[in-house]
Amino acid sequence: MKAIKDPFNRPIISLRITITNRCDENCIYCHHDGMVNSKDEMTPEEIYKICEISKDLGIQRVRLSGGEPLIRKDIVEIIEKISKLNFRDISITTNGTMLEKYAEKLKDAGLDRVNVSLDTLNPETYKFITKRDYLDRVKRGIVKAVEVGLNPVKINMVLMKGINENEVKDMFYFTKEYGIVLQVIELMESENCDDSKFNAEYHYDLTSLEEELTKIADDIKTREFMQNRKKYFIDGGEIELVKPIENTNFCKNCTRLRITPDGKVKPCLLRNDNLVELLSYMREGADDEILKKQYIKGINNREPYTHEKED
Ligand SMILES: Nc1nc2c(ncn2[C@@H]2O[C@H](COP(=O)(O)OP(=O)(O)OP(=O)(O)O)[C@@H](O)[C@H]2O)c(=O)[nH]1
Ligand code: SF4
Ligand code: SF4
Repeated sequence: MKAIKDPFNRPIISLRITITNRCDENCIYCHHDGMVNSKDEMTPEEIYKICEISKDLGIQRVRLSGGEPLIRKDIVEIIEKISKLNFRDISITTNGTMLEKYAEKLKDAGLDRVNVSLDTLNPETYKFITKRDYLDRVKRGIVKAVEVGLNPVKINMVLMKGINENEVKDMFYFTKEYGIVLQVIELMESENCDDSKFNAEYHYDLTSLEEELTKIADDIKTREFMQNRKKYFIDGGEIELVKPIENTNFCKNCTRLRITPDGKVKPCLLRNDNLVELLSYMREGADDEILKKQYIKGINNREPYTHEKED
């Protein structure tokens, strides 16, 4: 089926499901992906059902995230089930602490690729950011993911003023060595946690980095259906900038819908005031038609978080 468009003419082609809020790290900037806390997680069957409906409604790509998705003991079973639906792409965003153990099993189960959150290669800075001493484990996990053929492997690096803003070069060399894509991410505020003080202290504007990369890149591409993000190809390596702040093109080209860990359709990462119930309907025995109506209600609630400014 052709992708459904939201009221702002954005086709909805990708789905991100937060399968848990639990995590084994405690990062200083964590907003648990914009979620309120929930202990009620969906079963593999329920996740499958949501994916089945999504496929019927034109979704092509599915990503599982958290919290930390690999903390779920049934993560391999979940991937096995979803992979039966033949999406174009199934991916996971993980902190990597358990990746060494799971990479091969996940690949065999049908996982295509993985994004690993890693902001620094400095052990002390890593401890400061995550409150854990897992850097070596994470690095081993990343190498393992490359070895078993998850492709591409990406590193998500959130830049923070006074913490790691000078480490992009080091991280780039590390990623280049292993054929990994480096995604450099601007620190974002979220609506449901009061982190404005934190943001004021640590927010680092990526504009100067963007200018520098534009000067030195051998080639630059734009990801049209992925928030118009820019990709910079440098000396055989690849850097992508995730720069949502004061960037109206970012939201204008957002094609991603989300599902919360308690099974609600979430139209935008940064909002919690327009969620639509899905799982509760499913648990009450609603048929596919009703579930699809709920899903489409979620799509219809979508609006760009950052609008273009009017003159
Ligand atoms: N504002 C905003 N930021 C997002 C969105 N999706 C991802 N991000 C940011 O991008 C980071 C990386 O997200 P991932 O889910 O790992 O992957 P991705 O980069 O979005 O997706 P791929 O490039 O397809 O792998 C997140 O931690 C967010 O900071 C979104 O829909 N809106
Ligand atoms: S690894 Fe992710 S979910 Fe876990 S604390 Fe850090 S940012 Fe939050
Ligand atoms: S902030 Fe909302 S609308 Fe903007 S890119 Fe993120 S999810 Fe999409």
